[in-house]
Amino acid sequence: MSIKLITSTLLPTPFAEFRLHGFEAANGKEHVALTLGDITTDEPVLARVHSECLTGDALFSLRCDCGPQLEAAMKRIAETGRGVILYLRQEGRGIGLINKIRAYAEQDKGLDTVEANEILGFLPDQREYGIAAEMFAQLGVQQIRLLTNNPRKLKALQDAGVNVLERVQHRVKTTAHSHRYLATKAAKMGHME
Ligand SMILES: Nc1nc2c(ncn2[C@@H]2O[C@H](COP(=O)(O)OP(=O)(O)OP(=O)(O)O)[C@@H](O)[C@H]2O)c(=O)[nH]1
Ligand SMILES: [Zn+2]
Repeated sequence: MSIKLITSTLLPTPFAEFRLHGFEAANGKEHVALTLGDITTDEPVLARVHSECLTGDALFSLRCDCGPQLEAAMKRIAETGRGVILYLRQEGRGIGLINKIRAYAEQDKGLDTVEANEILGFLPDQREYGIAAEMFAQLGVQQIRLLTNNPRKLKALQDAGVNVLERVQHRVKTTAHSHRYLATKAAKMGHME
């Protein structure tokens, strides 16, 4: 087992009172899950697998759509009364925070998000989803309806053994700043409408 559920607590938020579950991976990385309602029945669970984005999730960056996507997922799950968000600490599509800042600096000079990763010696997307499958299993989730526009994430989760019954579109508003980023993801990374 490469990840272990360590402890859980309540997490009141403006949207709902979630449960917060802390996981520790074999490599020492800490990840969390937010859950609402009974997610262990065989009824498909509305789920989001969110990748850490400190700038978007916590610092209100308009360069990407991560913060609004996280908030929208929490709201949708609150409205549904049942669901799960895995918050994976795979900052910068897996290259880490400092390297993401380097990649942003390259984008300031005119490169797009894919070219910036490549010039720094990384793949466009270095994330892995094996731990997500283990986290779902340990939370007792049997099958999910996945909130995403990313086909690679959908396939990677299915390949890792997650039973994804349906893909649910998860678009938020584009800003003047995030427009090019989202256009590049659609053109070069296959992101769906
Ligand atoms: N390397 C790099 N990472 C970025 C950049 N902008 C955002 N990220 C990271 O990208 C991740 C979010 O990935 P996205 O491709 O926006 O969305 P996704 O999670 O793959 O797809 P959705 O499920 O549709 O939201 C987070 O880890 C962000 O930190 C960038 O320009 N360069
Ligand atoms: Zn982001």
